[in-house]
Amino acid sequence: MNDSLSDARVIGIDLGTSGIKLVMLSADGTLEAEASAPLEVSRPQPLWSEQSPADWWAALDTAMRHLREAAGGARWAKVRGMAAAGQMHGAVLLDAAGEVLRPAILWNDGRSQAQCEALERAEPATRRITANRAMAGFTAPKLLWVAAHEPQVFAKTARVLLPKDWLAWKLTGVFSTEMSDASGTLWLDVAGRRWSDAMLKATGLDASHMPMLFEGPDVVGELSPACAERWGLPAGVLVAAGAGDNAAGAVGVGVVSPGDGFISLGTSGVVFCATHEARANPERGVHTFCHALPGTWHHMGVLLSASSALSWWSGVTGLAPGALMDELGGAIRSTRPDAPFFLPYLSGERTPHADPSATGSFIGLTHAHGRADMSRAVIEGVSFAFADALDAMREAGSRPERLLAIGGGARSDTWLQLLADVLGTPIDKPEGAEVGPALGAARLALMGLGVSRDDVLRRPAIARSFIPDAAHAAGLAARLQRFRAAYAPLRALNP
Ligand SMILES: Nc1ncnc2c1ncn2[C@@H]1O[C@H](COP(=O)(O)OP(=O)(O)O)[C@@H](O)[C@H]1O
Ligand SMILES: O=C(CO)[C@@H](O)[C@H](O)COP(=O)(O)O
Repeated sequence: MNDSLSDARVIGIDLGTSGIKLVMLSADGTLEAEASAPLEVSRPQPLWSEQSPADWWAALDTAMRHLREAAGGARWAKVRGMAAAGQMHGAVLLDAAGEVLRPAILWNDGRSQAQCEALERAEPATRRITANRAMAGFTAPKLLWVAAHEPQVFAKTARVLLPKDWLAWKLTGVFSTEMSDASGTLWLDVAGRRWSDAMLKATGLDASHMPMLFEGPDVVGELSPACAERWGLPAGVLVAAGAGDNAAGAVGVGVVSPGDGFISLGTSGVVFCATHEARANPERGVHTFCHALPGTWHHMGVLLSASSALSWWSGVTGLAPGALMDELGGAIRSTRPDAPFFLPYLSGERTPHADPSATGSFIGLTHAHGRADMSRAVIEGVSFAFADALDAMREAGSRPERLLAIGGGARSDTWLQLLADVLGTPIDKPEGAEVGPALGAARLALMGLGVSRDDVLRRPAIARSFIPDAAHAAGLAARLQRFRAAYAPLRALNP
């Protein structure tokens, strides 16, 4: 590392769904400060999920002030770089003057199923070009929905940005994105790592609506003087392109070589495996996306409600997620034959069902069951949904031998052991499990400053490993078959 870099600091931003998280790293990758600010999701109509970009900016502003306090003046003065990770797929529509035209439509918004079908009809090569099937959370169908239902907004749309790229534009004045997040738009030729004119045309757009494409560590611009002054940062801070939150989470825990994998227990649930090529399995809803580093790709299975199912149950019961898990304790492993089931499709599902209208259900309740049985069902149901997602990924050729666990749900050792038993895969809980994507963004910023990839991409220290327990796994495998059988008949009851 050259001398001028050795005392530099970088800031990593993670624009999550439930909040914005920031970290500061030293040039040797040490985590020196953290800060966060919460965010709310608005669900004004069934299937809708929206946030206001102005709220993201206000949360970033609050969190930057907290990070400055946590870091201290001497370190703050040495900030040389930053980068953002963020919730993927969201559509931020801007007019020609750069004004936001409507609330951002988020990754877990299910309104555009009809437009997914229309998109694949309009461009029959969609799955070949994009390596993915059209799913309602992705960006392109959202634009078709806007064209059909808000034509005046569509007509004024001059640019479409992804959530973290809107923040980057506010930070630098540059319209940019990078390969990992762009993969979730359905406008990217994922194998070729370039915009697809055919996919843009099928959505009524062209290349002028798209930001410039970068690789994750590339520098896209400098922090604007106005932002530097507002937060008391030095002039000339370089802003790197960053990554979608999952690719960034992978960089944060060093999951970059083919076969490396992680499981993310955030609002959404993700099983992620790095690959050396864009090998697709779109039929079962496997996401085949570019990774944040040039020449690499990854597979993902995505659950729309993972820890958010626990948060929902926490709201219903009035007990915090941690308290619910404590109440369960060891009971999570004693599978009663009459234990109820839970289908966790509270906001539809992507992998493997690709069904935004799927709903959640408790099944098999009797007078014998109480809160703890239902909490257990929620956690088990989300874990079974992870098993379905991993199965679809294995079909696509991704068979991770171990999984690192990240995201808010990874706070619970009880849940991680259950997941190891259900998936039949050892799970490693890294130190600092909760800062994955922000840490990954900060690492990309370090690479943007010129720190070598090998110096940056270290694997984390493991706080604890969870090894599958064969005796428990056998009972769970039988329950998983019954869980799988429940989706189709219950789906038939929905309008
Ligand atoms: N002790 C705990 N055990 C299990 N899950 C928890 C615990 N504390 C918080 N959570 C879950 O963590 C989730 C937030 O995770 P996070 O990774 O921050 O989400 P996101 O990045 O999507 O905003 C919440 O949905 C909550 O249910
Ligand atoms: O839609 C996806 C990935 O395809 C989600 O993973 C979002 O990127 C949201 O992430 P979190 O807010 O749960 O971290």
